[in-house]
Amino acid sequence: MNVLEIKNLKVGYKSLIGKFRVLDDVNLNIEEGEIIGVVGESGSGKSTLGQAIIKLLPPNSYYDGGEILFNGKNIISLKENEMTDVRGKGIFMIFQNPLNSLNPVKNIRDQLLEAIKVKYGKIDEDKANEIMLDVIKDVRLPDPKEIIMKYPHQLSGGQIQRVVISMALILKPKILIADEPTSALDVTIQAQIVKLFKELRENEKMSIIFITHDISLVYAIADRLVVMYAGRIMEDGNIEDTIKSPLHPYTQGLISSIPTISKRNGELKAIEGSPPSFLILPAGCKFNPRCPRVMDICKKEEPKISEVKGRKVRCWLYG
Ligand SMILES: Nc1ncnc2c1ncn2[C@@H]1O[C@H](COP(=O)(O)OP(=O)(O)OP(=O)(O)O)[C@@H](O)[C@H]1O
Repeated sequence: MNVLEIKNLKVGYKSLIGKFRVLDDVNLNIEEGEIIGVVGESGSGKSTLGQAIIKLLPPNSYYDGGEILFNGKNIISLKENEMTDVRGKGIFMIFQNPLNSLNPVKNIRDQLLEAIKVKYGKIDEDKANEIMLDVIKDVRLPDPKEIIMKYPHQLSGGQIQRVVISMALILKPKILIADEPTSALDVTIQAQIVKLFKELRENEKMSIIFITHDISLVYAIADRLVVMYAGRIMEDGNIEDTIKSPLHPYTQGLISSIPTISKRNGELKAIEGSPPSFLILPAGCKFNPRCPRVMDICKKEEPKISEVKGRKVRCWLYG
């Protein structure tokens, strides 16, 4: 069963030099209990996609078309007061900059209490304290009783990240959007967070959209890999097949540029060039100027998504 259906989503930004569209023709369905890894180089539109889903885009952004269906309702046309019912228990986002998720003038205890009230309504204090200390321990924050009395500015980046993750553990949303949720964490704690996310999927049937640069991390957690480039989905398929035999030349490039122990003396190939500016996107396939397998048609016409062996790919090699 799909918990989220994104149809032909388009999102842009207004800047001093004009408007530019970032997300284009984004189609994505997410099933209950499914973990999706969204990868792509910096600037490919991953955070914009996450923020569009929870309707917390920056003020200079605009929806330019499409639908985001959650519980049968189009998020794009919901009013702000209707969105407050969706955010939290329905959809929760761990932002790339987790300070954005916390209130600077309230201590951690008060903020976790708010999340507990959103989830459980009225609740007695002992029970609330118990839930709070449990989640703080789950994310391996040291000295839970002391840490909850602190204010966000008194915590390190990694500690703030874990406080926000503990909010997600309290709220147990239907959909968790996690934008680089473990980037400031040590690998051992990263592994613990990945374990917690997997448990939430098992126990709560939570769906997770895991946004990251780190394909190895996605491989450890996701069922499906979604590859973005220049605001488009280039490939979308089950993680095992996509990592082992990527279809799109861009995905192939991303995967062969991952350093691994086995590649110590082997080839580590960077993708030549850099992603295009959204102000001057190339004609045709947006990856064509960097593509090792570019053909004439790639420079003229943008490919649509094709289905190949149950996977999706936007490339003329399969068109
Ligand atoms: N508030 C904004 N105003 C104007 N342009 C923006 C804004 N936020 C993002 N952009 C632009 O939108 C494009 C996509 O950015 P986005 O942050 O979604 O990419 P990303 O894939 O998440 O990148 P990263 O991996 O670096 O976080 C980039 O070109 C970025 O500069």
